Parts: sequence; C-alpha cells; structure tokens
Amino acid sequence: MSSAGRENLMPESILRTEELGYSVGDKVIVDAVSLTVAQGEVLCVLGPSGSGKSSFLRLLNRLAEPTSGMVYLEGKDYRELAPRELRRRVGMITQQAFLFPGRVAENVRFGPRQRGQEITDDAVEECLRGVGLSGYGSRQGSTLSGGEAQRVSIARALANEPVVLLADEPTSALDDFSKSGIEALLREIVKARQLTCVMVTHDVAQARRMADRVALFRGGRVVGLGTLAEVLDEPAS
Ligand SMILES: Nc1ncnc2c1ncn2[C@@H]1O[C@H](COP(=O)(O)OP(=O)(O)OP(=O)(O)O)[C@@H](O)[C@H]1O
Repeated sequence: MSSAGRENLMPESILRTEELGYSVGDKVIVDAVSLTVAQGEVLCVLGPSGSGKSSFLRLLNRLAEPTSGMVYLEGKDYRELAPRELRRRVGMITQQAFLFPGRVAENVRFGPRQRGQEITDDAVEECLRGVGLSGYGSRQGSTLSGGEAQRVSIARALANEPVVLLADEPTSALDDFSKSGIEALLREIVKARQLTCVMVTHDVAQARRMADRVALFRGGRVVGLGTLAEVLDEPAS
C-alpha cells in the first residue's frame, strides 16, 4: 500500500504538540515534547512524581503558557482560538471535582451559559444520564459523594461539547469502587463520542486499564511512547 493510502486509514490526529516546552527561570519543566493524539484515543501520560505530567497537561489548554514549541488542535495553532473557546473545545477534569456552589443542574449549565446559551432541563438531564446520574439535577453539589461529584464534573465538561478531554489524575481522590466506575465511564464516553483524551496518571495499573497508548515522562521529557507493553518493554503475551 502506498504511504498516502496508509495515511487515509489512520485515525485523524486531533491534538499535536511540537517541541512543546515549559520553563520557569532556569528550570526546564516540560522539555521539547512532540506527540500526536488521535480521535477516539486515550493517551495516558505516565511517570513518577515531579516528571512534568500535570505541567504538560496544563499547557494543552493554556492554563499554563508554553515557553517554546507549538500545540495544534484539529490542525490549527491553538493560539488562534480565544482562551475561552479553547477551553470549551478542550475540557478538563481534575483530581478534585470542585463543583460550583448550588445545584448540580447549574453546574452542568455553566459552560453553555458562559457562551450565552441556555440549555433546557431535558438537555441537562440527558447530560446527567450520560454519566449515570439521572435525576440528580436538583441535588446540591455539596451533598454528593466524591465519585458522584466527579461524574458531575465530567457532565459539566461534556455540556460544552469538547473535542478533547484532559484528565489530571481524575480518580486519585476516590475509593476503589468509585475509581473503577469513573475509569469505565471515561473510556466509554471517549469511545462513544470519539473524543480525544489525554489522562495523567502515576498508576501503571490504571494506565493498563485505560490507555490505548502511553507517553512515559521522566524529567519533563517523553522517554517512551507506545502501548504500555512497548513502553515498559514487557514480553508479548
Ligand atoms: N510554576 C512553577 N514554578 C516552579 N516549578 C514548578 C512550577 N510548576 C511545576 N514546577 C515543578 O516542575 C516539576 C514538575 O511538576 P508537575 O506537577 O508537572 O509534575 P507531575 O509529574 O505532575 O507530579 P505529580 O505526579 O507529583 O503531580 C516539579 O518539580 C514541580 O515542583
């Protein structure tokens, strides 16, 4: 097959970084990272504490500003987008859900409302059903368990109809039961909606359950990229 023909069979690359770097003073925190993430793919960013995983993730929606290199979203320099529009397209969930005070439905409505769109009660309920929280719209956010709150934060991100979902250790504050529920939900959502997901974890077992591919970070650099087995140099089973 010609290389052009082969390229046509490749899933579309939605997110691409080119020599992406982040330094503070003399300290290089993210060092010339080049990688692509395809539509429908879960890429786990794995590595020891302090290896630059979260900093890398924060560069992908400009929560931190790159000091070198480029990020392309759907083929375009992401700086061409206003930060608010960028963060709509590149949703993020974090370790702690950080719900806004008030009802669950208000949390789900937040993103669209910022753009002047009021979503209907039915649309809110559909978002909540998608994360396993049917009927939760009128609950106060403060009364939810950690796992439920994390589901609301996922629904809140999805209400913005993102193309990329960033997740920074989204289960590290949860017990094992909630953790496996959130892992399954995230994978299901990414596959069903054909999102592009970059998820930071320091947990190899979680990467094994979640990742299509893994980027192994050390000292701010990618030192391995591929399936987990390839990156860990495991024998083929
Ligand atoms: N704004 C900053 N100024 C100075 N140093 C920073 C800054 N942000 C991050 N660092 C340092 O850069 C390194 C990488 O931090 P980062 O949080 O990205 O690592 P991580 O791999 O996500 O770690 P963990 O798994 O512990 O969350 C750390 O040594 C951190 O202290």
